[in-house]
Amino acid sequence: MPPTTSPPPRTTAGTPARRVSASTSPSPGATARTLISTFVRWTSLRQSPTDGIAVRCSGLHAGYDGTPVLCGLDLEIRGREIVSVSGASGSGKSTLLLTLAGLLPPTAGEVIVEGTAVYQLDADARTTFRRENVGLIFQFGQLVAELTAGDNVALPLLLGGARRHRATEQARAILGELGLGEMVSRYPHQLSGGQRQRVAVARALVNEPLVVLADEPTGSLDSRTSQDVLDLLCRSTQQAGASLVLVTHDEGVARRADRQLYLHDGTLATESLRP
Ligand SMILES: Nc1ncnc2c1ncn2[C@@H]1O[C@H](COP(=O)(O)OP(=O)(O)OP(=O)(O)O)[C@@H](O)[C@H]1O
Repeated sequence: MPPTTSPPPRTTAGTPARRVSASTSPSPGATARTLISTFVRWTSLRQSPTDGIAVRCSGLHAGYDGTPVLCGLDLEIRGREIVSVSGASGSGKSTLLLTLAGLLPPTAGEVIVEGTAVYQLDADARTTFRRENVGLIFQFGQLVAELTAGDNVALPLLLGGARRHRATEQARAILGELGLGEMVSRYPHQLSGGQRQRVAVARALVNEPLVVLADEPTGSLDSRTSQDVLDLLCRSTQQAGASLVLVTHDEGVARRADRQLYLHDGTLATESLRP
């Protein structure tokens, strides 16, 4: 029987693992350094589910208004694995990410994230599940223009019910960890494209997701900045113990993945494995 509410992550024994709740009260006088080390310690303790598969779909069909895009797609992503998805424009790469994110219900098949059948959850539970377990990054960052970098990163925590000062501290901590400590009070228009994408990485990771889904995360950047952002994304995602799905047109970006997949005719084929 699939769960009907958002479950905590599972340990290898199948028992609920401890989740660091965003709304936990901070210890008095906790510094950013303490928060970072707590984050690193906790993520190093996180364990993958029983079979080591973070995301699984089989026979997935999805599309728009009766027009099919994904046609019986099968996919398994292991815990901490980096997978790239390439394919011609219009082949359905973004559609796949939306479906994996719980934002586009499939017409057939199911998406299982860390043992949870995402589309068996009702809409509210699915939103909560996504907020707690999935990090999303888009090509142009999609930061909220009216909020500072710090507040953009704090936003997922606040939406999850965290207290304001706790969310602010956590946002500052992760921005500091990603080398963006001085950007905390800047608005998106005061940041470079690369800095905006780094803030988007911080925002995707602040809730300690199990899976990060990135749609052309470096597509709007020059090659040097793209490399830097990609390094940060891959390194920080792996340090956080999350899997990463990278949609990209760029061969160089795809080569950073452990496994390169190619979307064609609504299904996926393995292009190559990293040697
Ligand atoms: N909201 C929508 N409503 C109807 N059709 C859509 C919608 N979004 C995408 N499509 C169509 O679905 C197909 C797959 O689109 P999708 O954006 O997933 O492709 P993609 O591989 O990500 O393309 P690109 O590389 O150009 O970003 C396309 O034919 C597109 O026109």
